[in-house]
Amino acid sequence: MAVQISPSILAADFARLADEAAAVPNADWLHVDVMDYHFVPNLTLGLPVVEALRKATDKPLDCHLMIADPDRWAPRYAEAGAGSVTIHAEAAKAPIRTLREIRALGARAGLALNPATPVEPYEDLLEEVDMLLLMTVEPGFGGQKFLEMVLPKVRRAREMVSRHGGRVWLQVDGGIDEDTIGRCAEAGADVFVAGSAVYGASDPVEAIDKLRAAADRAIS
Ligand SMILES: O=C(CO)[C@@H](O)[C@H](O)COP(=O)(O)O
Ligand SMILES: [Fe+2]
Repeated sequence: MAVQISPSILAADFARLADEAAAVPNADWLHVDVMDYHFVPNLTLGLPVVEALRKATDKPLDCHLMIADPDRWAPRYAEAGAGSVTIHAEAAKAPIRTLREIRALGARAGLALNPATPVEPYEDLLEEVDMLLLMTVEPGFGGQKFLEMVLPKVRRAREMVSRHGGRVWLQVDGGIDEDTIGRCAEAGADVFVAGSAVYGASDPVEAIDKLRAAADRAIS
């Protein structure tokens, strides 16, 4: 599958979100990090902001829910118009039901794993998901250093996904820049979240082009 870039608005100016969304016309998605002070020690934004963003941009929203009760809230993000809703395996108590609800509401269903969570126990859930998100930092904050230790897991996840027909997208999130994106692409990731590397750059459009080119180079 072609490389996809999903800039994280966590690194954008929250007072100017509509402008920040418009600043990345060459992005495939807009990554929206929802944090609730419980699952992670940070608080960002929730449903009202996602609803407002939905009206402010045509870019599909890739909502990454770092919240304690995704079973309750994930379907609401799909109803709010998110194109993709990702729940954390560590937080969901009924992941199969929740993933099915997300899909039934017309969104892509994602399952996220923290760096220390093994991927193998989730092989049986692959039928229920459209995207696996492997965190390459501990969730909660932007601007952290990429965890190299996750790369072997990305490789194992790619093998798993291939065994199941290759339909499931493999996303990496955290510390993705022009250097680390190539290693992730080579290991098998195909959807790349980048916050600081895009919104911290003086030219976000150029930054996305460079990230995409680096990923393409690594797999060509
Ligand atoms: O989910 C998260 C953090 O928990 C990410 O989406 C970050 O927003 C990525 O930021 P960078 O590491 O690219 O700065
Ligand atoms: Fe994220």
